[in-house]
Amino acid sequence: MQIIDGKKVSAEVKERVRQQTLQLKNDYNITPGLAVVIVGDDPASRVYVNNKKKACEVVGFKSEEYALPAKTTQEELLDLVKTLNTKEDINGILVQLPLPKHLDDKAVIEAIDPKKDVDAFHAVNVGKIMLGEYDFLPCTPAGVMEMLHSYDIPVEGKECVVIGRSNIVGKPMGMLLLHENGTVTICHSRTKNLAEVCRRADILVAAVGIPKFVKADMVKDGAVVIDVGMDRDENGKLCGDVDFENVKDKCSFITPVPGGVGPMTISTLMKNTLKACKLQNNIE
Ligand SMILES: Nc1nc2c(c(=O)[nH]1)N[C@@H](CN(C=O)c1ccc(C(=O)N[C@@H](CCC(=O)O)C(=O)O)cc1)CN2
Repeated sequence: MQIIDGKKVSAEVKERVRQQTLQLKNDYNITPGLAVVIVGDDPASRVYVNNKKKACEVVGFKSEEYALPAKTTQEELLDLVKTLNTKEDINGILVQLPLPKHLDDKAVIEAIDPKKDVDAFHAVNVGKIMLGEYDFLPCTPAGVMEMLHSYDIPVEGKECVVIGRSNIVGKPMGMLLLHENGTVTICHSRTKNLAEVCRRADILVAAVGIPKFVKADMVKDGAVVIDVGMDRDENGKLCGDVDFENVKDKCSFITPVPGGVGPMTISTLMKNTLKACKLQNNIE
């Protein structure tokens, strides 16, 4: 069994982005800019936003944080997004999810200029992904693919099972595996015989949001297990959707939590922001 080191792969991605950013500055005197919007005081979101700002520093981007109070209205948030759409020094806009319950996240995402939608959540970008003609890929699924590539794990012809059908992870994850010629099954709360379906997987991606949901008897010997979960166990300790200690010895590869998929989400965001900057400036 090999543990996939998301921190290491993420650092490699960020280093490549840093080099290209330097080049962009030298050749065109342009610095990519990312605006991160956070509404309310969810502690996990605060950690992720801080990590995103730190990553911007590492790769040499300009970053702007817009921290709004939990009572922010839909109109105020939409106004901010519209302003950011017009800011020339901002190439990427990211609204940290989840938003407080009174806000309509769909309307907010649709208000972002698709060219600045570095999360690739806008309907235009989702459609492009479906067609395989995209500018940006959603950060978590793209980060998973990057890890598979980095460890030379082939997808073509493999049975790929994704647990979870969210718009952010499950659905696009299935699509990216399909683009690489995997045979994809997406499971959800109504799936019958879930354990049996999971046991067919050569590549099993858990994105269900339930701590330690994937048990050893749901995993085929030699499977690649990717854990997208960001949960808390009974002691409040960060853990994933996979019962890591009991599953790991059955796998050929497994991602840990923390230190697996999470850091990849951030490095893909850096890649997307650089790409947005280049596209907006007509740079190859
Ligand atoms: N607008 C978005 N909102 C959210 C996204 C997203 O891609 N765009 N994804 C998740 C959260 N997320 C990114 O924002 C994210 C989750 C986890 C990590 C991460 O680095 N995790 C670390 C552990 C961090 C900790 O100590 O708590 C790890 O796994 O090692 C980064 C980003 C929901 N919202």
